[in-house]
Amino acid sequence: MSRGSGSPFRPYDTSFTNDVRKALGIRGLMPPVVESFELQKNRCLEQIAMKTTSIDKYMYLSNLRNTNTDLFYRLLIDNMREITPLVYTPVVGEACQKWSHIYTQPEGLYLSWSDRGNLRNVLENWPAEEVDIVVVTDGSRILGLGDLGVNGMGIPVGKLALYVGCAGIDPRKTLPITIDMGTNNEGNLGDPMYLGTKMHRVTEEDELEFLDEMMIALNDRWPGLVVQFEDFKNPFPSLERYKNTYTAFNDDIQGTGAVILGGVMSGFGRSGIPLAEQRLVFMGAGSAAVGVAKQIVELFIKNGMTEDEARRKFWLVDSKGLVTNDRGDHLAEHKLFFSRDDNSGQQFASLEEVVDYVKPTALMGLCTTGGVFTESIIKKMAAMNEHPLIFPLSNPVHKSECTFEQAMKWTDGKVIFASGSPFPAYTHNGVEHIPGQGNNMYVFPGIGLGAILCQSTHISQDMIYASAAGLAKSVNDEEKAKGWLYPDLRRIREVSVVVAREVIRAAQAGNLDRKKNLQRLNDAELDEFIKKAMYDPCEPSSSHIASRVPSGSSSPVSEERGRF
Ligand SMILES: NC(=O)C1=CN([C@@H]2O[C@H](COP(=O)(O)OP(=O)(O)OC[C@H]3O[C@@H](n4cnc5c(N)ncnc54)[C@H](OP(=O)(O)O)[C@@H]3O)[C@@H](O)[C@H]2O)C=CC1
Ligand SMILES: CC(=O)C(=O)O
Ligand SMILES: [Mg+2]
Repeated sequence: MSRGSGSPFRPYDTSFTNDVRKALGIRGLMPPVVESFELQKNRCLEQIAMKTTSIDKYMYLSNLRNTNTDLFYRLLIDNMREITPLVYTPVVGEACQKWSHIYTQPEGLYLSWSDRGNLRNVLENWPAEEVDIVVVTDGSRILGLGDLGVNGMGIPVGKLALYVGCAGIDPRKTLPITIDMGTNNEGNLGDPMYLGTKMHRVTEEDELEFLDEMMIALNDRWPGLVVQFEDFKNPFPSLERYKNTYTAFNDDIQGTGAVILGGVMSGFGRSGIPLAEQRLVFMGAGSAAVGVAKQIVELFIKNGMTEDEARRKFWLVDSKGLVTNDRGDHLAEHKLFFSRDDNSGQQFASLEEVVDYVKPTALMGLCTTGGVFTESIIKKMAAMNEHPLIFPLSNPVHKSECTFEQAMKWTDGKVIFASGSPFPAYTHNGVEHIPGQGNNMYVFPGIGLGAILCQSTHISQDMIYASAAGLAKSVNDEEKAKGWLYPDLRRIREVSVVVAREVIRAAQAGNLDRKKNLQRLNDAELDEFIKKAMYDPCEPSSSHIASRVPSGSSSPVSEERGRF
């Protein structure tokens, strides 16, 4: 029996039938009316609407998730477009910034530097018998908000809520982890309420040693579980170290790479420009930018280019300007592959200079800096291209390189657009346009679901590529006709089935699947298997409740009280 990101009990739940109330000995502990999920959801929506700040809505929803897990997930699944921004980007960003001040209850596992050598024992404290998936952060680069230390816990909690809502992972088998390696955020260090250890960050080498111990301990307690690394400032060393040893992947490099690859597969077609003529400028040369660029390189190679031809289609700009071999600084390892050598000694310090020089067909923003896609730059993109591809992908909203409204106005509606955080619809020339959301939430839930169901030994590059192809396939004719790059978020569970299926097929092709009997299923049968495995919260029946009551316990209400 577990609590974790979801309590299996529904104390005082007004949807309990009279039989259930009698069987549990809880008659009278709640109002007499037996309610449907529908009514309960409507009350929740009313209560959310009464809250005047986003953070109040976030706290309300966190409390609901912890006290009435099934209702929370029904609400999320049935109101995906409205609730996702409240539990994920953008509001989760603000929640993380305020985490130590809004904290009310434990929602994940904190592994501290002082626990090193003892991590296996600390894991024993996690109350769930089974865990299928972990999302872990060290809080060092939370969205585009920098080092938030343990306040970053909102991210693993939020990502796992989407695993459950978008892909039907059992909430009782999810584990959010924040490793507390110290923080270099002086605001946190000076904050009396900061909930992490008040010390500067340990070295990268020390952190890697700590992660080694954590990975061994996790796989010892829950063999073969999936581990998603999230929002690490330098995620490359851990990805290289664990990708061939454990069932692990990095969402910011690989998940983001896949979701944007899925979007450009559709976007390049809409732009009408052949792949060979595409020229992509990236503002940002960090983990997400390099992850995205490398995935698109793979697309180019699959379409006949050599690796060298493919990498030359990219110009990456970091905080010092265009990344070139002769810029005079020491380039981080991950930038070398895309570093330019054709600049004839010329250096370009600003994005606008790079745009003038490259004349790109596409502009990707992954630089954590709001507003850098200026009116002048976007107008140049529109002058150079019939349909410029402009993706401001940094999160949360105020870090977005431009807004949807700006991109639409400054290109006179010609833009092919996707952003990391959601933007409202915009009406141009009397037609309402809905912006695409190029966020890894379209793929990571399906990647995790696929890996869990086929019990894959690793998460290979082919599985990541397959997730992007699955996403691109999921855009239906109606969505294509509207010019959308991504499917309607309200269909995300259908999309996750396709993504999971493609991920499983790629695992099978690479002989990484341990659950071999799925190989016998055709695609329709495999989809059915996946759908049946997905958690789908339903109204409680007597048997449903009985299966959740531990033997010897007469009432889950009294049993549950005082836990944690
Ligand atoms: N839409 C999505 O699904 C996702 C979005 N993201 C977003 O992408 C952003 C970047 O994440 P990530 O790559 O992991 O972060 P990193 O810290 O690894 O990289 C940030 C990059 O931006 C560069 N940069 C920072 N400020 C500027 C500036 N003013 N001008 C030009 N370049 C600048 C940095 O330069 P330098 O190298 O010189 O320091 C670095 O290359 C975040 O906002 C994150 O929220 C991330 C993952 C998924
Ligand atoms: C979406 C995401 O993973 C990020 O912004 O880091
Ligand atoms: Mg992230």
